[in-house]
Amino acid sequence: MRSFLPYTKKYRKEIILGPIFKFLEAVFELMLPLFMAKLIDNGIRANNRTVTLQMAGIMLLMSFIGLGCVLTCQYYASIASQGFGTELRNDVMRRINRFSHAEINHFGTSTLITRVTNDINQLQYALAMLIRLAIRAPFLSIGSIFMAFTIRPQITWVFLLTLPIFSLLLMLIMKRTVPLYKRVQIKIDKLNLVISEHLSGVRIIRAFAKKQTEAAKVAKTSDELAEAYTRVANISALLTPATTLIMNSVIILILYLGGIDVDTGAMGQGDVLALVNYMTQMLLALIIVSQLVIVFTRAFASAGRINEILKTEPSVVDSGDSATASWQQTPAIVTFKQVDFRYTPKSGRALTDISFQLKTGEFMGIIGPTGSGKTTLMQLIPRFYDISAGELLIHQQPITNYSLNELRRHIATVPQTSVLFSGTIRSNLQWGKPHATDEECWHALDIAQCTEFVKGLPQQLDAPVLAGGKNFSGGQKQRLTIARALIKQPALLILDDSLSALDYQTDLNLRNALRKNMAGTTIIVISQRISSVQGADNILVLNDGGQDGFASHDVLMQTSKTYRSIAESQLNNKEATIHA
Ligand SMILES: Nc1ncnc2c1ncn2[C@@H]1O[C@H](COP(=O)(O)OP(=O)(O)OP(=O)(O)O)[C@@H](O)[C@H]1O
Repeated sequence: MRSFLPYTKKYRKEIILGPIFKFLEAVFELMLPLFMAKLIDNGIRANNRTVTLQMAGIMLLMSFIGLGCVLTCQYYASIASQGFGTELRNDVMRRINRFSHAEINHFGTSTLITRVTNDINQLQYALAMLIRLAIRAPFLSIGSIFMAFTIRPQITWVFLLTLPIFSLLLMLIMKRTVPLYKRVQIKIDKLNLVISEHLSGVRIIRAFAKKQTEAAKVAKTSDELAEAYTRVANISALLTPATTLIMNSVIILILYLGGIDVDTGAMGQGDVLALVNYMTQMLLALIIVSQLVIVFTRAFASAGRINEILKTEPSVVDSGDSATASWQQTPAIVTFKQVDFRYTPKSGRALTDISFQLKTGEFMGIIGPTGSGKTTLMQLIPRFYDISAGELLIHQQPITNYSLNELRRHIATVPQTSVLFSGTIRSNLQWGKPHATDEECWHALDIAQCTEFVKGLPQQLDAPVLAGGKNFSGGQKQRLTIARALIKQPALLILDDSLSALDYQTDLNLRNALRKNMAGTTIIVISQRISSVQGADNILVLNDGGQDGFASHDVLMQTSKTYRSIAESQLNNKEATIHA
């Protein structure tokens, strides 16, 4: 919890003043029964109108001042907790943004979402409760006993006896509920994961007619959460009747003992009512203390989960300002020297002994069977992961000498799965280059073979794009993501199987347009199609994470068994007759 203190720094004033106002309100609340006793005994019973009005006036005034104090405290609590939550959330998001793909894989997207939303909300709520109730509740319980003592010391033992009995009851209930609340948190995480998988894969689920199976999975997880909640709620529900039982019993006892004292003239009737009031205040304050314990237990669990994110160091360390390399063009843009790569220290090698050099301005192809390591290799170049062994040079400098910003400014990657963001075609293109002009947008769309279908849309560049680009076909999405990369005018463009959804003719047109219009750009095309890489200056052939050739098509046909078998299986195919 201490690690969260810096996020409260800006709100010190609110965090100090809030409880002070709440404390004042509690003082007024403690005083009220005293004035009520005077109103009854010295005013109403004595038939003294002046005292009655005076006491009623004082009580009214105190209630209004108390209200003012509550509102002020509430205001400070909102400002501090919301501000704290926002700062923490921003910091957590900054940390997540620094994560490499390895840490994102390790946590998983759904738990990251739960932590950024639900867990931070728990902490926010705990801070608000701390400001509003953490001082007030214990003060009211102890203050009630003290005030009862000032009224009738002989009856204080009832209060002193009730306190441990009630505390024992609370402890028993909390001992059962606190671990259950932790379980609830885990179940919420699981439900989020299942629902997010269900929603993001809704089309596949329907295509495979798995609606019922998946719905049953969601229902089962939901039932588990409901069951965990119900167990905790059932136990917590004991608190109210048990409190009422204790409260009513001790009130009867106070009325009985008070009645005797009233008979003997040792106490007034108003005093008895004041004692009853103090007993109610004490027990209600104790219930609030118990709820606070639950709020803080949940907040502790959330704090642990947030801390896990904040303490995770990204495995790809950004040199940032201490970077020694700036992008200076040399004849060799990318050099791999005996590179090995493992996704985790314990997993096997996804790439083994990869060595090749990509010359600036060249067009390189990467081909290999599925799972051979093509995407893995491509992800090393913008440093989404760090290599495990060997050397990776960019313009003849170790890749780690560049800041991530500098590196990624000059490299554009178009991943296998096309990701578009909700907005318009223009706003998506401007991801590649902020403030790109219409002319630049159309030029990029033209190279990416999008002009025809974008011109066909009523709003053209301002045509809406739904989340995930769901209102475009697979091929259109691929071309739009390529246009977004092109508008950046990158020094190195990597297309990872990004032409797979295009028909052969569009694929060819796109590659020709790229060569014609992006002369200064070095291009890497990863593809399963021989026709997409056949015209490349050099083609890297991968097989099971290893390198099985790096040469031109003609040379590889002679030297690489893997390449030859892929080529022969495809070039016999009629479709493959259209090639570069
Ligand atoms: N995030 C990951 N964590 C662990 N292993 C991974 C991860 N991503 C890929 N792999 C493994 O690395 C190997 C290479 O995968 P990669 O995606 O690079 O293959 P690929 O050649 O691009 O395949 P495809 O043509 O099917 O896209 C596979 O065995 C795969 O299981």
